[in-house]
Amino acid sequence: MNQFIAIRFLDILDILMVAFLLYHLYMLIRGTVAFNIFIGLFVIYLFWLLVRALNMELIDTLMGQFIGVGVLALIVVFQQEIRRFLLLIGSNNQVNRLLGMDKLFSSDKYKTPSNQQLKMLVKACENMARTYTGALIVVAQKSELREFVRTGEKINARISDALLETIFFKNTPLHDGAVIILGNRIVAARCIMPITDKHDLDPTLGLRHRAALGISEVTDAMAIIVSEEKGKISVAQAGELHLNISLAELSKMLENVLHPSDDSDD
Ligand SMILES: Nc1ncnc2c1ncn2[C@@H]1O[C@H](COP(=O)(O)OP(=O)(O)OP(=O)(O)O)[C@@H](O)[C@H]1O
Repeated sequence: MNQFIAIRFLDILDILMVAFLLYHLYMLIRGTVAFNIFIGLFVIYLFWLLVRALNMELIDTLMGQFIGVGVLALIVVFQQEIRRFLLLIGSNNQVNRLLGMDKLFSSDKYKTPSNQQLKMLVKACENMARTYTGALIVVAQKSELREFVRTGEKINARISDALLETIFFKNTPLHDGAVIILGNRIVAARCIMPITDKHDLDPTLGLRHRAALGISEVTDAMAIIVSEEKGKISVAQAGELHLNISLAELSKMLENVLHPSDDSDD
């Protein structure tokens, strides 16, 4: 009896780790089709346990074949979610600092934007919101978003409010799609972002918001949306949408991801 109830410290750690994993898995897939797929698979698994318990051999053998390749099937079906989960761990600042990876892999190619450039970025958003000019600005962090830069037009210019407003000015060839900012440079415009598959979003939110949320789910980038319809600013980060934020909030969020320097060089 004593043997049965003996709980070691490692068992508690084990349970806590499983709870942590399940919680993050739930946070990643809630509101997406993956959640429904997960429920579907869970029901099939329960059904399989039932037919095994009842010794229904034929159906047990058939389902056993299916369950046998279950792990491979799970990797294929949840490819996006597994990618997002690994990204969550890999781009975690604390984990990177702990392993010293931030120093090993940090690229010196792109300089930190200056305080003044950050202000220009906020000012461009303010002006575009005021004039109901739609915009999608994706601010890269660790992931340099190369595969997405490739989908657009390379620019590689210093961040400036005038340039951002010109790019998103209605009917210009570059206004469609997203601008990507890397360090202190506007690296590309007219880039195509992945669309989120979340289906519990406000139905009034269109493709611009869905593309912003999509890129924030598959990378560590922060996406700023200026709504053409409402003239409001929103931000997508780590798979969460922060709607209708103030300029002060935008500034603070940008400061957190860009860590601007005081010098005003390019
Ligand atoms: N996959 C994509 N990647 C980048 N930009 C996109 C993508 N799909 C659509 N867009 C941009 O979103 C615009 C369409 O926005 P839509 O009106 O559907 O969005 P919305 O979220 O309702 O925003 P708004 O409030 O500005 O209307 C397109 O003109 C294009 O510039």
